[in-house]
Amino acid sequence: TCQVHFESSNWKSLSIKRLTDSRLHGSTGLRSGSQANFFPPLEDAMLPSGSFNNRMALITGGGTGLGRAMTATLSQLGAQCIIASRKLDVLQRTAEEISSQTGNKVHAVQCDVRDPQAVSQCVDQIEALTGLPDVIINNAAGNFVCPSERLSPNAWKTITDIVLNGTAFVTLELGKRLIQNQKGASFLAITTIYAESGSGFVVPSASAKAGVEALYKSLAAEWGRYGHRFNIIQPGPIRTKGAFSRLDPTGAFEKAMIDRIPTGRLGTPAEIANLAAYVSSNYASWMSGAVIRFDGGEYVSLAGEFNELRSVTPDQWKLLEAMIRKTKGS
Ligand SMILES: CCCCCCCCC/C=C/C=C/C(=O)SCCNC(=O)CCNC(=O)[C@H](O)C(C)(C)COP(=O)(O)OP(=O)(O)OC[C@H]1O[C@@H](n2cnc3c(N)ncnc32)[C@H](O)[C@@H]1OP(=O)(O)O
Ligand SMILES: NC(=O)C1=CN([C@@H]2O[C@H](COP(=O)(O)OP(=O)(O)OC[C@H]3O[C@@H](n4cnc5c(N)ncnc54)[C@H](OP(=O)(O)O)[C@@H]3O)[C@@H](O)[C@H]2O)C=CC1
Repeated sequence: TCQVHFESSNWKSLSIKRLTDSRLHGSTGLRSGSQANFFPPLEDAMLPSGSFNNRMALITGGGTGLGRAMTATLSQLGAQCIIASRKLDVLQRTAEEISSQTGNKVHAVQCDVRDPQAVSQCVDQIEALTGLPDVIINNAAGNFVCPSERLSPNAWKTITDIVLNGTAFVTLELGKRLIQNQKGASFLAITTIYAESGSGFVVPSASAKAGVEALYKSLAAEWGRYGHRFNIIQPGPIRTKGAFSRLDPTGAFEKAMIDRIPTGRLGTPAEIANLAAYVSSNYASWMSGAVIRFDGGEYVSLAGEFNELRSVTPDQWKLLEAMIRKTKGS
């Protein structure tokens, strides 16, 4: 494992070899704080089996990472899934693997969500394969860390096109057809905790994810009358090759990141898949317009000005308390 801490990092010593580590394919972080023992991740599907029988689910970016985990859980719970993204070979491999494990058909449909015409053709294909879906999970995204002064116009456009325009194209195309067919549906968007706070070094992603949240909250208000629910999950860090290879390519930031998570570990794909399944299920039929932060406590840990006091020892507290109590007046 990498011993490098960012504060003391000698950049020359960072080895990109780490990117090929098998850790990238595992579900939990190797490093974790001792408190992580209190918060073991459960990997089994949480909902009763058959919860998604006779239901069709579209998951964009369902061939890899978190989208793949969500597809596996929905399929296990009885859904017929359609996964859509650019790389048909990746989608087909995932679809076959999941179908053979669950016995439920997973369809692979090629689609670049940046292209509204491709999205419309993708929805034509879906209608022909399964009919319009009951569950839509907008999970596809693009991202990389980059100082904003180094971003080209096309870099900005690429990320905002995938994340904001892509989500809008998929949502509007399906929404219009569902409305025409008088069919209800659950829409879920996967954003991130920094959609709320903003974040340097991922500015196109932060801007686009904030836009996705505005889109989903707005449609929750407008399209309830058509039987449509809209919800948002903001994940904290969950190791996937797609995210970690673009956001922490050397692994130098991982320890600091885990240290600031109160539950002492990364999330796992299976955990977010369970939450996404619940939000998309009929058990959550009264949930709409919700923004669910799912991050082991990282957001509040980053936000509180005094949270660094966690490192003060009991002896140091005795000293501090004595000093504070001794103070008289202002
Ligand atoms: C501090 C430690 C953090 C550790 C992790 C913590 C995680 C917690 C929060 C996480 C949030 C995660 C959010 C996510 O969204 S993760 C999802 C990541 N997955 C992906 O990005 C998958 C898809 N990505 C891609 O396909 C590519 O990466 C892409 C670049 C987004 C798109 O590919 P493509 O269309 O082929 O585009 P290109 O032609 O390659 O590039 C387009 C323009 O962008 C410029 N560019 C590309 N890469 C970079 C870079 N690294 N830096 C600067 N600019 C870049 C490229 O040069 C093009 O511009 P042009 O040259 O002007 O034409
Ligand atoms: N992992 C994490 O820690 C976190 C992830 N997230 C979010 O979770 C979601 C999943 O990310 P994760 O699984 O980690 O990363 P991945 O890179 O594995 O997933 C991104 C998916 O998006 C698809 N995609 C990218 N561009 C397009 C496009 N133009 N059209 C269609 N599909 C596209 C990719 O497939 P293909 O290349 O075949 O097109 C890929 O399957 C994203 O929304 C991300 O922002 C949020 C916070 C934390």
